[in-house]
Amino acid sequence: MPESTEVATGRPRAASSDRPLLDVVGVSAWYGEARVLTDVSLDVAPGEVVTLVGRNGAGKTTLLRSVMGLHKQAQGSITFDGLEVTKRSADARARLGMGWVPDDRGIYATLSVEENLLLPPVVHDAAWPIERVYEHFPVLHERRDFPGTKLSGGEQQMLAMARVLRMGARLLLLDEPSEGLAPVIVQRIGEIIREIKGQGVGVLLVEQNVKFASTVADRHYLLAQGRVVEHLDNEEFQARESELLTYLGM
Ligand SMILES: Nc1ncnc2c1ncn2[C@@H]1O[C@H](COP(=O)(O)OP(=O)(O)OP(=O)(O)O)[C@@H](O)[C@H]1O
Repeated sequence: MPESTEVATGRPRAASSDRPLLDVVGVSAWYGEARVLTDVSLDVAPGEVVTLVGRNGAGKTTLLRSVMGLHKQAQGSITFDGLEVTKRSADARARLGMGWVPDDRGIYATLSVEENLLLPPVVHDAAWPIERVYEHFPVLHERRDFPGTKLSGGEQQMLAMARVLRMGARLLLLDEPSEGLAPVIVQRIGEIIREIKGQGVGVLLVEQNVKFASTVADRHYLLAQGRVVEHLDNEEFQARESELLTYLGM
């Protein structure tokens, strides 16, 4: 587990990361006149799982969308694998290996599982061959001829994650992957996230489920009113679990 250290800027980051896969510096964002993110900085190393935790409305989804280039009213600097991407479109970021998994999972209902997997283009040479996808997501192999509509919520979540890995994502941006899923399925999603991490893929996930977050993540950023108010390694996060649950109103 990486330990937090202070760098020259005073910004905490993972001790293990020589060069972060994702480096977010001083990001602010607005909806019209309303400022919802203020000077947010964070980083994710390859093979590291980092969560954004916070109350409803804290700005987690907006931050994830800003990182992906989907929220336009934002400023600050976003670097992916050493390349400044701040001015690049979401499509261009996807081609570099940033994988967006929205909370509605974005599955094409009328297409089969396999068609959902194969339809998006391979955008990076880190792309997982379909065989590797099926090895890590056996349920998708079993259901490969099923239409999207026939999948459970958990299967849809797995398909959405598998699809971006097949495209070549080296960083997954996951918006509440555990939302609305039964505990046993959440557990399976957690296992898959750990497998993905083992493949060197970085993961930044928005998560309200503190227990789940503590089983998958290396580090956590606590967001309140659009600012990072705490940066915790997982050990500290687990030690303060009940306090965090109270704070988050759970
Ligand atoms: N389309 C929008 N137009 C105006 N304000 C918005 C819009 N979407 C979100 N907001 C506001 O921006 C703030 C941050 O919202 P955001 O969805 O990023 O928070 P969140 O932490 O992801 O919360 P939740 O878990 O409820 O989605 C909130 O005050 C929200 O009301």
